[in-house]
Amino acid sequence: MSLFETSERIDIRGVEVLRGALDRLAQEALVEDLRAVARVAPFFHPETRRGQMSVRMTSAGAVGWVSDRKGYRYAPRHPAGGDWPAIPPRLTELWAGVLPDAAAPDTCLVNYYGEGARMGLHQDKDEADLSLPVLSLSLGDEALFRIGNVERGGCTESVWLRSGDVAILSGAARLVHHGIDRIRFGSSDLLPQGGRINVTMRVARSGQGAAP
Ligand SMILES: O=C(O)CCC(=O)C(=O)O
Ligand SMILES: [Fe+2]
Repeated sequence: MSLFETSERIDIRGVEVLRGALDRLAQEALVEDLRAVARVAPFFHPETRRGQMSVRMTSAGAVGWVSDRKGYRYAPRHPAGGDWPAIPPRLTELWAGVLPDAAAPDTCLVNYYGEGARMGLHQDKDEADLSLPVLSLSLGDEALFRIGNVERGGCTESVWLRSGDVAILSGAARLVHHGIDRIRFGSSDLLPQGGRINVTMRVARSGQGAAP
């Protein structure tokens, strides 16, 4: 798989976007890998204290992100029971290619955005060591990604993420607020039914990222 077709690196408020990091063949291969993940660990609509999220989610890895009325957390099992499948090797290769110095990820969250789905501004802070990076990959329809600040409020900037783009939240930008305002449903033909898949890999548990 050719990982670095990257034509452009864009920095938005410290978040690095690698435009076109994955070519079409690599994207198609990953969609197949993610279908296999979803066969073992089906997508579910997470509940939050504020109601149901519009995004559907599943995970791969030793732990997966779950949310219900008790709150958010990383859990060793799918909400319907069963272990999460392993992170597909092509995804761990992507991580190692982009972040050669980082410890291997132990979780891979897969978000599916159908028509009208969005994700409100939030910080990724459920991981034990918040100094370790988050790698996010976009597949399918374009999405309007909004990036704010570490503190709540203040100005924000937005960028359209396209299929094959990778975004990295690391360093001073690890804890910036971010979200997806909307997708352009039907803008990509990668997923036959349309929509967008976002994959985020992280090191969730403590000790995983400790220096040797
Ligand atoms: O869909 C995206 O690009 C962002 C996803 C995200 O922020 C998350 O899963 O924490
Ligand atoms: Fe996030």
